[in-house]
Amino acid sequence: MSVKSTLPLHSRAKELRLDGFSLTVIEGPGSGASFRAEMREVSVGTAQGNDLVLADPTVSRHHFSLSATPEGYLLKDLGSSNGTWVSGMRVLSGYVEPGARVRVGRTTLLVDQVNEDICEALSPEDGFGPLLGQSSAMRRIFAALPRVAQSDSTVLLEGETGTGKGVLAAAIHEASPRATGPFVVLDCAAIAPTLIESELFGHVKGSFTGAQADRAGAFEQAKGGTIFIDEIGELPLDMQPKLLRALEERSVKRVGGNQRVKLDVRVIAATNRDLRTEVNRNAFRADLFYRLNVVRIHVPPLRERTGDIERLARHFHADLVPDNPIPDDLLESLRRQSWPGNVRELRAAIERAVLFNDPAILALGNDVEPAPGVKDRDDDIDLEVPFRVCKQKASDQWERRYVRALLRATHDNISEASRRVKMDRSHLRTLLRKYGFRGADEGGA
Ligand SMILES: Nc1ncnc2c1ncn2[C@@H]1O[C@H](COP(=O)(O)OP(=O)(O)OP(=O)(O)O)[C@@H](O)[C@H]1O
Repeated sequence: MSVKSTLPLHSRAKELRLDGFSLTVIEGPGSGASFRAEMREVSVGTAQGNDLVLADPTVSRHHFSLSATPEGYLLKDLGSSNGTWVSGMRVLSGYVEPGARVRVGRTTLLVDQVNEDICEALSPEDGFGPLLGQSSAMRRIFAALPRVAQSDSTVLLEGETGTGKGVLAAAIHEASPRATGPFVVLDCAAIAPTLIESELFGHVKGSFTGAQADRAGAFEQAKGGTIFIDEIGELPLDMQPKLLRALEERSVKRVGGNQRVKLDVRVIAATNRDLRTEVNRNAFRADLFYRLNVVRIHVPPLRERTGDIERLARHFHADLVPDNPIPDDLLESLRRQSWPGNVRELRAAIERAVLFNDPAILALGNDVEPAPGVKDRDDDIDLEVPFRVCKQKASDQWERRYVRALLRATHDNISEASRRVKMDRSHLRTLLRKYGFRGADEGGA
């Protein structure tokens, strides 16, 4: 797949063009039906909300999705019951070529490239409110946000933990006509299932033990503003029809109350799961999913937009050390990590690097001093263990982190590593063995 050249705007592209594709049913019920993708992602299944709806009862409600990406056509099984098959292999997630035949249930579909490109606008900005990013993945989201913010549509944010869904929700609210109204956050994962109803909709005095006074729930508190329902995938099944009703009627009833109160509230929900998969396994109601899935924004993990690391790192570092730019070595070391905890983890790592001079993060040779007023950590000192043992343990831990940072900084090139820190090569080898590291490349010594 090619990403076609785009018009430069201040030296950056203003749109992303991806190879268009079509899906044609070549075997099974509905044979001959064809669907041409107009957006990046197409979902296929038997449920009505899919882009391509199949009539085959052996196909799952949300069976698979196919997306045009700069790397190729990405096929993802959405937790179907009998799998998505290409060339006799079951595929959970993988790239397929034009001409690929995808088998789902008793249906076979042909993936074909079409002449019309899929065109996506990219924002010329590398941020939206507090949300930063210069990757095309983020600028594509930024391009859509002004319109999303101006509308009152329900938004569903999807993405791994720490990708910035909370910041994004707040940014949408801030840019919306509701900005002067409240922004109320309710995290379904942080509330005991028995209390969720009262937290969402409020309660009247005496409706349950502990309900000592009438209390407004998050919906009522968000009146005139936005409610952000985080981790919506954790919402217990028995609560889902109640939330659906609140969304449809824009009204709530307090626990123990008998009146429904009409409310003007905008809803933004977030999840780190694919709710389509949850619908397939009956853990999430399909009707609620469709009601939430009006505007869907997928925030990609940081490892899929490594181009954002530098922008974010400079920002977080400048927050902590406004007078010094981030050291190049630190940046280099940050760029090479995979960040399973995404932006949250990146920020925490920079804080640790700056505050504690952590050599696992700080690449060698930078001279960031601990911030003034910051106390050294002593929570790893065990006074029950003899001094000598404790010191040896700490020294080993530090040595291991040092070697790890050195290997990262030199891309496992042992010759370069030993030159760089003026360590004898045989000693470095001893340390590699001691800590179980493998120097992949000797480099030109
Ligand atoms: N694009 C971004 N620009 C600036 N800061 C960001 C960005 N993305 C995330 N952050 C920062 O990373 C941290 C985590 O972000 P946030 O809480 O919004 O993630 P999340 O996706 O909602 O995580 P979770 O699913 O665990 O709730 C926040 O401190 C936020 O400031």
